[in-house]
Amino acid sequence: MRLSSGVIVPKQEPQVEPGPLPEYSSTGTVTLPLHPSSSPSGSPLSEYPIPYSRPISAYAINFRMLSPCLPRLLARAAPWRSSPPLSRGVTRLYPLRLGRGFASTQFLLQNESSGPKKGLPMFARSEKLPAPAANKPMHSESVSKTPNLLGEPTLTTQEQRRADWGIIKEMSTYLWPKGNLGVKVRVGLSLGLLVGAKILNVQVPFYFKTIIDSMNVDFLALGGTVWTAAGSIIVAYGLARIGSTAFQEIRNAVFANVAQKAIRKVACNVFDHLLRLDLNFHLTRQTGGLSRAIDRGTKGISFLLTSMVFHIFPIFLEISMVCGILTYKFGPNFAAVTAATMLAYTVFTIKTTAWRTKFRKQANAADNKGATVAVDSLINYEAVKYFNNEKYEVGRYDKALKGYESASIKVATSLAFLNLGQNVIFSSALTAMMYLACHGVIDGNLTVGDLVMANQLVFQLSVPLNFLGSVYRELRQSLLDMETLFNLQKVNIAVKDKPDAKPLELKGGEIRFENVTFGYHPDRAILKNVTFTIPAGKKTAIVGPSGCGKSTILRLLFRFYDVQGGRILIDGQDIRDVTLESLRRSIGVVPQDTPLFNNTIEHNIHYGRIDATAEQVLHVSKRARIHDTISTFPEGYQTMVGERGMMISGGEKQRLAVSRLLLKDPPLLFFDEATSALDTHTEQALLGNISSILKEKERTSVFVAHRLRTIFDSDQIIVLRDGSVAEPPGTHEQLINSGGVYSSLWAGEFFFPFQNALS
Ligand SMILES: Nc1ncnc2c1ncn2[C@@H]1O[C@H](COP(=O)(O)OP(=O)(O)OP(=O)(O)O)[C@@H](O)[C@H]1O
Ligand SMILES: N[C@@H](CCC(=O)N[C@@H](CS)C(=O)NCC(=O)O)C(=O)O
Repeated sequence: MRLSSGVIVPKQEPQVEPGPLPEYSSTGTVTLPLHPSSSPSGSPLSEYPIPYSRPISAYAINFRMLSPCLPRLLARAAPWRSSPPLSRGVTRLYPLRLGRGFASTQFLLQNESSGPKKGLPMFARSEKLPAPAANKPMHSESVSKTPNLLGEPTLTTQEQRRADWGIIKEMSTYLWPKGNLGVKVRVGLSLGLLVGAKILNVQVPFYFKTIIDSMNVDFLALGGTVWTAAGSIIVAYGLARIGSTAFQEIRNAVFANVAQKAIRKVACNVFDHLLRLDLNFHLTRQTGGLSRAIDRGTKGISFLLTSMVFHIFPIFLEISMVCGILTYKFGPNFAAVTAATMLAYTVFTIKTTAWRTKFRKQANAADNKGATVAVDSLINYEAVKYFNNEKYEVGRYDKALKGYESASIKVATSLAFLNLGQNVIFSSALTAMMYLACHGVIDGNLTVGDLVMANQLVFQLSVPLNFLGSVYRELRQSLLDMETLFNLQKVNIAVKDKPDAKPLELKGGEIRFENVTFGYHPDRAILKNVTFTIPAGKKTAIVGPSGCGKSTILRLLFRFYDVQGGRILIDGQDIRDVTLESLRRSIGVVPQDTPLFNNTIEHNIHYGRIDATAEQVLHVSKRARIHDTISTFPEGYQTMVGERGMMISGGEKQRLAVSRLLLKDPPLLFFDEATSALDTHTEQALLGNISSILKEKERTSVFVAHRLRTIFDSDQIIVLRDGSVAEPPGTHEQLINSGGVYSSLWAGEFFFPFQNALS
């Protein structure tokens, strides 16, 4: 078993090509083999190509779904094939989890060379399926209700209706945005095209009637050709059909711009807001869940906008037109039958769909569970083997599958009931209509053409109505997803600029903690009335046992959190009075756990200052003593570091973090155990370099360290213990001579190195 670049490859399966997934394709086509009868819109395709144009992260692909039915069709088809390969050799995909509508779909990846039964499919480890609970609304106020099994809050019907209307109202601002004439013109044009398409559509039965009536003469006796009898009407019939479809398609094209703009705007607003939220918010959320909430919410917007404009509104328009025409042409009886039928059909569909939605939710939850179990087991393949727990894992997977099986059976049987009920209602209406029309023909009030026309007019309604239940269900789900998304935007930002905040004015860089009290939880203080000064331009070390609050000092200084008592001053300015931007620009951090992007080494160093030149990047990596190591990598600076830097060693990660900091070149520097993963030789060399840089520029620097050997040359050492400063700060010599806590820590480092390390 070998782990490489986020892909688990089983050792005993040589036919599975080992090696990394170096890059994921960002555009291409996935071809889905379909049975002709199951293709969307019934087109006789045996292969259904789906273009994708978003980056493929591991095994999630976002497709533009063409029909709300597509997910169901996709679930049936396996394997899918992708072109170009998603990564080296990976062209077959096995659907694992299917999203809805405009879907994000997750796969098992399979090498072209290895069949599904031959070996364990290659797995990308980066994108663990988020737990279902990840879809909870994030707003604390809105989560006041007990979440249900699926992690969704249970609101009362009234509250839900109010929330739904709120969202529809909010969305209408995207359809008719103030001061944006372009969008308004597009929406107006789409509506015009929609009405045009429907008018043409209802013309078709009229032409049909005229053609039938004109055929209903004795041609043998009267003579004449097709052209003289009905030529122009036949042409008009064809043109009306083509025109209706053309209008519909142009409308789709015109409206796509409006929907996509709205999606982009909302997604960007939410993303921007998420980046502003506090560390605390992010530490308590599953990142996968957040990105899924954005993903589903934005798909919800697309579905809501398009289904309103393309489905709901057109159906009502068409029903009203048909009722109007029937009343006008054949009298109120026909219209009454149609109106009553539509009402019964709609009520039956909505009620039945609402009832059966719970089965689909159960099936989805079981499906998610199954996928999570499968992915988790396969990602942790080594752990399964270490403890011989294959049977246990299969048992867990089977349990989830059993849940899915029983829920899916309920979905299928309730669908049969829904379809049957809809058909009974619709066919009864058509039969009644036929009876009335035949009566009319026998009475001589109607022609045979009229009979056909009435039938055709009503029959045409059956096409959009056949999906009413699905559209209703998707619409409700979209509203819930959007609620989650919009609630994210409402989460309050705890740490923000004061209205009159000024930029930080640095005059040397003295940092002072004055009677600072802070705790992450109200009942556990981490810092208790702490006071100390970090002098400008000097090297200060903070030492103390693990968990005493050393890193917390940095988080407070960086204003990830605000203090609960006392104040923090930089050059005499309370950090709460200065702008966050200027404060954070002035502080550079090498954190304990270096956050790296899943990108190249170069990108990660460059991140320190986006506008730095390639030479500057090279220069800082030399100073951070990482250049020589990078040069030994086959792909040099273009080496991918993997998710959170998993593909490079801890020491390399730390040196990357140092070079990134050197590129940022801030006046205040904070090193939190920055060299803990290095061997003594590299550590000494790197610390030497850092010291010379600090001396060159007279930077204020703070080193948090466990290994006292790395900081004994500091200008000042602060010893923390139990949330307080344990003894007056001083230099190494002063503290050793005073014989306090530091001197015993120092003694421990040499006489009981392990005990000290474990403290
Ligand atoms: N976000 C958080 N929420 C709740 N408690 C936290 C949070 N972050 C840290 N803590 C707790 O606060 C205490 C101080 O944490 P801190 O990271 O400042 O310790 P430290 O002195 O830097 O430890 P170490 O030397 O092990 O890195 C620890 O007990 C830790 O568990
Ligand atoms: N006539 C029904 C069903 C229409 C239908 O077949 N819908 C497709 C999706 S577009 C489907 O897969 N339905 C599965 C289901 O509802 O369980 C309705 O109005 O909802």
